[in-house]
Amino acid sequence: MKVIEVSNLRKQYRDHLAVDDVSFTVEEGEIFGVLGPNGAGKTTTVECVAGLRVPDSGTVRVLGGLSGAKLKNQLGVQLQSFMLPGKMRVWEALDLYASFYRVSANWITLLERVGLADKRNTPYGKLSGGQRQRLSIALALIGNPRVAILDELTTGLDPQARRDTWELIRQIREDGVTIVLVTHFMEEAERLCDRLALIDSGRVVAVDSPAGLISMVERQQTVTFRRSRAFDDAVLRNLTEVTGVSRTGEQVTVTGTGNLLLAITTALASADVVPADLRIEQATLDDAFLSLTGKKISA
Ligand SMILES: Nc1ncnc2c1ncn2[C@@H]1O[C@H](COP(=O)(O)OP(=O)(O)OP(=O)(O)O)[C@@H](O)[C@H]1O
Repeated sequence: MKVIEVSNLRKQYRDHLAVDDVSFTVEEGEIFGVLGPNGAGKTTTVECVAGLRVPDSGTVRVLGGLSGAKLKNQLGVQLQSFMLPGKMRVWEALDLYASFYRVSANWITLLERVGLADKRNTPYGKLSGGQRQRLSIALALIGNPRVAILDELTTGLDPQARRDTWELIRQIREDGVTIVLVTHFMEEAERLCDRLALIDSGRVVAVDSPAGLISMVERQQTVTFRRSRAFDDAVLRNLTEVTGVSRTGEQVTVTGTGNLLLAITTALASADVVPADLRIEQATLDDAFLSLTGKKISA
């Protein structure tokens, strides 16, 4: 079942076209990523989906066409600009947000869920970056939504806090919540998302699974290793899978297609060469983005 349907969305700020004909759908139960560089129009797009901005044209249907209070009750939103007064205690924030809903989640359970049970009396200003992000997730979930939109959730977090947040998002999905995740981190999108929309300059350039997007550029692979002893390059060059062989000192770099790694290791074994530090370089989402747009996501 489609829980979000966005068709031909367009939004202009004065003379700047931020979102230009964006269309995608989000299926129930998936983690759907909106990935693109800074300023690509991701936040504007999800703000239109959440009913927080009115698009100039195009349509957004959430859960079959909910709007107003019904939409608010089913859609949890965590925005990039999220901030609370520094003196507000964690429990006060949850209590306040719970009062916005007719039926709300048990916030004590929710606090345990996001790992903040021992911080319930801590003022917001004294929480770490990761704790603030986890609180913002708890607040997005307080109305027991069926869909949660999380915008740049892990920006500014250290690698461990980021991984903890990813785990939390996976658990929330296990509970049946559909998640729309806005990010400009490729690794986050690659590890967490079932499908993604790649957005550049207000336009969707592709929608697919991370593996599907990467496979668009994966035709050429690179294998590197250190050779144990001298050998004739022809051993590798003559393989049908190999398109190029180059050397820097003892380091050998082989490019090619198909089952390149197997072809190389088999040929080297027959030539009695033991490859050390054997590595295969996989294409990344950044490579996919580069081949689709001519630029990199990461600056
Ligand atoms: N309220 C606004 N008024 C004018 N321009 C805006 C406004 N909000 C966003 N923009 C501009 O619209 C473009 C898209 O912004 P948006 O925040 O949607 O992008 P984004 O992909 O979410 O980027 P980021 O990751 O940096 O937040 C940017 O060029 C931004 O400067």
